[in-house]
Amino acid sequence: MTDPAIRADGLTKRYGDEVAVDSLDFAVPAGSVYGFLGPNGAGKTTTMRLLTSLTDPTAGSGEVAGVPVTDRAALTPRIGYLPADPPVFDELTGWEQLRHVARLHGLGDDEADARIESLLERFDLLADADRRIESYSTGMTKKVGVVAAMLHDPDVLFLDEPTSGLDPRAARTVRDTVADLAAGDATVFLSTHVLPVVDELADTIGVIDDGVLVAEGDPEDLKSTAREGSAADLETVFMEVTADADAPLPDA
Ligand SMILES: Nc1ncnc2c1ncn2[C@@H]1O[C@H](COP(=O)(O)OP(=O)(O)OP(=O)(O)O)[C@@H](O)[C@H]1O
Repeated sequence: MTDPAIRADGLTKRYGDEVAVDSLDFAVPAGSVYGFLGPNGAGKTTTMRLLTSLTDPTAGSGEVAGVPVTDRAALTPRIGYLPADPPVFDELTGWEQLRHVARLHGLGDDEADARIESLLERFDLLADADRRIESYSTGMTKKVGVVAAMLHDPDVLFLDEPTSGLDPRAARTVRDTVADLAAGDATVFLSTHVLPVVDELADTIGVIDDGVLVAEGDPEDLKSTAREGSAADLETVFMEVTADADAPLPDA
């Protein structure tokens, strides 16, 4: 059996007395899509920051593409990360921003230009590539972030809300791109509140609540564990597994 592309072993992050991520254990096979769900403040972003070496674990360990998550220098070339608000330089054009990202990854200019052109075309941004990002809409800036995350053809891609702010056509392109990547060898860790996106794309879904992984399984299996059985949708599963133990379930 091949090693998982992402592995968390007791991965924990505390901020003072607050436990943001509490002893997470999971493994994501290479070439699959892992949908990561959870209520606001559940620990999704912190988990992605741990797995992308942007913050160190307080306890436990993680490995991505066979590299310990504490080895930032070795990990960076192997991963791409789209944060919820992609970091961009407003004064650069879209093309310049992506050239800058490509150079950080050590791509040669010719190779970078070919990749940038093809990805911008896919995301329908080529005609605006020479405009400054300060003049872009939210969705256009998001597209730059999406392209930047996949520019160096990473083994593992972490996407935080990749379709938010995108029009339906662009959102479709992102979903198709994620499916294409996973149909190759890439692994995608996808965090979103848009449940139909996860339902469509994820091979496995993990639900985090209050820092704890409260449910995990393939979408159909998770639905069949809901109280109403296999007729349940993902929203019902989400409501059930993240319900406060003391609070009544909605419509219960
Ligand atoms: N730098 C920080 N310092 C202190 N507490 C933090 C820090 N970052 C996150 N937290 C806390 O950790 C918990 C998890 O936050 P996180 O941002 O990971 O949640 P999330 O699931 O991504 O939420 P959302 O869906 O709202 O984006 C929250 O209680 C948050 O307040």
